[in-house]
Amino acid sequence: MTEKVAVITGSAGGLGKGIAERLANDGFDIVLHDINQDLLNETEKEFTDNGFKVTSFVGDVSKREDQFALVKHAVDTFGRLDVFVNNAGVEAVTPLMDIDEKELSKLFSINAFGMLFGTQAAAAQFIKQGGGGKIISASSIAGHESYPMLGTYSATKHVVRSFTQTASKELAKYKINVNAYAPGVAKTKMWDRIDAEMVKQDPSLKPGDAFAQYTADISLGRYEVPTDVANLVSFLASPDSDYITGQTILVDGGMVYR
Ligand SMILES: NC(=O)C1=CN([C@@H]2O[C@H](COP(=O)(O)OP(=O)(O)OC[C@H]3O[C@@H](n4cnc5c(N)ncnc54)[C@H](O)[C@@H]3O)[C@@H](O)[C@H]2O)C=CC1
Ligand SMILES: CC(=O)C(C)=O
Repeated sequence: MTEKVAVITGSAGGLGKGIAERLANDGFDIVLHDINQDLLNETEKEFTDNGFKVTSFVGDVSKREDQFALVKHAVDTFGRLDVFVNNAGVEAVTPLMDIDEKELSKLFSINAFGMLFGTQAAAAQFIKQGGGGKIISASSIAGHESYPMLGTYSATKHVVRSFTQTASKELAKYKINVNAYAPGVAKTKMWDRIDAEMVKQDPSLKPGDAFAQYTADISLGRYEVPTDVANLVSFLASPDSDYITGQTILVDGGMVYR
């Protein structure tokens, strides 16, 4: 294939890193991105050692100018952009009655505004190039169904699903596909933090209990790993998904049925 270029936000670790590895193995030149510079440097070195064509960029998805600078870095380095993955996200575990302005502002800035700004930056480049492109964003099972203690987080992941639909309708005329992935419960640093916070909030729980409760009823009988998510993103980044747009696809082993 002619060389294609993929940007993955929040890809120094967790699901984003798994997605970046898969797209690198699919043949994409990779632009790693994260707010955590040290982890990003380690991951870039790992990719280079593995023989992948890679560059990295430090930025904050909640800052619109950072997202446009990220796309500029991709184009300055590799000459074009084909796929933009809005993966970066953060969580909060808070009873509904305690949710405050600080939490709302932080989570909406990163998970919702960040996804919109990334979509705008990628779409502007795709329109300039004139050949279409793929925008793929991280929603969640919590973007289809809201959970106790995860109220703000769930709301932001519903926003991702909403902007995915709007963007897909507005950008279809430029041959830009806009879709989202909705993972279930994956054992990343995010779930380590969620479990620790749920234990703090409920003295009857011990470490690992919240994760065990959330994963107990998964139909396929195991928790999610980054490759489960990366397999779906690889498909959404490929020509095989050219006739799919505006969808937020569950990849949860059988947790939420829509
Ligand atoms: N882990 C899970 O079970 C699930 C995760 N998701 C979503 O998948 C995405 C990835 O999640 P995980 O890998 O589990 O999270 P994680 O916390 O393990 O990794 C997220 C990465 O994003 C980076 N990041 C955080 N804020 C940033 C910002 N403002 N700008 C740039 N980078 C930033 C972090 O430094 C980190 O490297 C998130 O959007 C999350 O909401 C959705 C459903 C389930
Ligand atoms: C982290 C996340 O999206 C859930 C609901 O597991």
